[in-house]
Amino acid sequence: MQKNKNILQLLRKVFGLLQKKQKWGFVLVLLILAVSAVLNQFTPLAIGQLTDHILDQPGFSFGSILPFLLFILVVNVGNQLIQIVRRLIVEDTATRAEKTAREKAVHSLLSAPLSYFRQNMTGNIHGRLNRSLDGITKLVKLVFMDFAPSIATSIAAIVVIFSQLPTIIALLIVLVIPVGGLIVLRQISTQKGIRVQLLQTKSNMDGTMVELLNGIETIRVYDSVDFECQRFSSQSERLRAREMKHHRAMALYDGLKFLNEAVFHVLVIGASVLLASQGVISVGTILTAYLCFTQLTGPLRELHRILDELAENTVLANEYFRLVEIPQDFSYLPVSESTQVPSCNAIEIQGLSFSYPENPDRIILNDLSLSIRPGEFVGIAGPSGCGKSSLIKVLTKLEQASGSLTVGGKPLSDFTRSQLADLISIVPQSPFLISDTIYHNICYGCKRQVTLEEVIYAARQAHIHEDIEKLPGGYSFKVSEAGGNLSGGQRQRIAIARIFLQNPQILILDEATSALDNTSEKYIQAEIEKMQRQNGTTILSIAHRLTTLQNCDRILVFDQGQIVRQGKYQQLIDQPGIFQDMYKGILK
Ligand SMILES: Nc1ncnc2c1ncn2[C@@H]1O[C@H](COP(=O)(O)OP(=O)(O)OP(=O)(O)O)[C@@H](O)[C@H]1O
Repeated sequence: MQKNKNILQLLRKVFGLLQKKQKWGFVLVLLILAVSAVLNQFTPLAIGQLTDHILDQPGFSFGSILPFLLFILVVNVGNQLIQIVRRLIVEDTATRAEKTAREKAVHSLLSAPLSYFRQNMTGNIHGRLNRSLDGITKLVKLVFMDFAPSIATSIAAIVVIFSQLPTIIALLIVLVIPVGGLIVLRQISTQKGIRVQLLQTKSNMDGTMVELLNGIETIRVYDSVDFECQRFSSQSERLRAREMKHHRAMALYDGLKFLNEAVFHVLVIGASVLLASQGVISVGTILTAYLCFTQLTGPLRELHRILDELAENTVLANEYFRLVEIPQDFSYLPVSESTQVPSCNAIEIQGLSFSYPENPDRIILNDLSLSIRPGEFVGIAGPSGCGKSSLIKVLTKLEQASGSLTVGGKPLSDFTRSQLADLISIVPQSPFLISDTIYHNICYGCKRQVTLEEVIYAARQAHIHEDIEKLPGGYSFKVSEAGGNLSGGQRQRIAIARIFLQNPQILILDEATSALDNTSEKYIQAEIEKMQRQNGTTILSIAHRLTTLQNCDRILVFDQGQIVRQGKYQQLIDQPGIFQDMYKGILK
């Protein structure tokens, strides 16, 4: 009962992916089906009539059967034309449903909490998404294109069977349905678990595959191709063994279904011949009974296949809705306060504590308090793993911390994602480049229209213009995935060029110049300081290369999630402590 309810709920959700026009299309398809199902039944009736009333007539001429043959031809051609129209409607519905489903899934994934991506491998998510989308499309097609016609044709066949044949033969014919149904139900229930396992194993392999492709250079340098192939091969073997187990079971059930049909086939022929020999039915009725049986077993076989595929695609569709129903990240939840963005860019932090949701016992930021003036240039230093990047994640609302954090007097929790994007720009440790032109990479995230001149100006400020000019196509040069055809320093400078275009009120630099040579770093540093002076930009800069922080108004020294010291660059170097140790290279 619960199972049926779940399937109905699932089908309702799939139906929800269709637009109004497609729902009407569904009604049209049902009408077409009803017509088609009736037309399908004319052939056995016509053949029975032909045998009993035409062939028996004295002085039979071939001309007298021509109208019958023409009728059968018209009925069959008409039926095929109807099928083509139905197919086009169904394909249109399925492709539209897939488009809607894909868009919803992409939106859901891009708004999911970051912890979801730490718990699920990229390839795994991608593999599951693609397979489950296939499942949704197939489910739509099965329900629209296959399921209803088979049901309609089976019902029409049953009506004809009971109206045209003696009850005993009719009952014998339709008994093939419940027996076959029981076999299919057993097949579905025993195979569900293994289907879920197969899906998981395939997704895990997708995850491993993408992980390997991302590490291709390391794999080559470490010469670990054989090792990785072996690792992959054992996963593949487990998958193969599971698939074979599934196929063996499926073959067994197919055999049982075939046996069921074969037994009833023989029973129907035997019983009708017996009745004809006793004069209860005519010879033509034997033929009609035989054709009615095949008329029923055709769609019935289809129904068995459909029910099985329905079960398989239900597993995929459930997976799809799990992806679509991932709760939104906290930062997309509606904000409670006014939508006004403050004009001031001061940052106030009081009693801020933070742990990653996967590991709540490990405190990363510990009761942090801090005031940053508007337009202040603050450096952040500290040993690796002390929580510098985590603080930036909290500030950019990527992670949620307890305590108070306000920007321009307004709590961070009251900022929408869009407002924050207008306010804060970040150059992260590993810049995100899209596989598009240099021009589009520099414009990335900019909501206003940007001219090529502006992009060139920003690129000059980021000391990358000359490099771009040397690339084939210049600003039209196509960046490959993750910026694979650019150097680390070029990738960083493209990300830096973005901030000059965006001119943010708050700028966060997380190891933004770590891959740059000294000349480029100094040049960019000067441009950033110019921007700060002109626009009053508040800047937070994390750097391991301490000289990067030389011109900061203040440097905060972090250790184990707390600020242990703060001051100017020279002051901190002169004082014994973490900063001095880092300066001397004692501490990393
Ligand atoms: N998702 C996570 N779950 C649990 N702990 C995490 C997670 N991500 C990072 N950490 C831990 O949080 C701590 C702080 O990490 P963070 O990246 O903020 O350090 P950092 O000071 O920026 O280091 P680095 O200078 O090396 O970049 C580290 O010890 C790290 O192991």
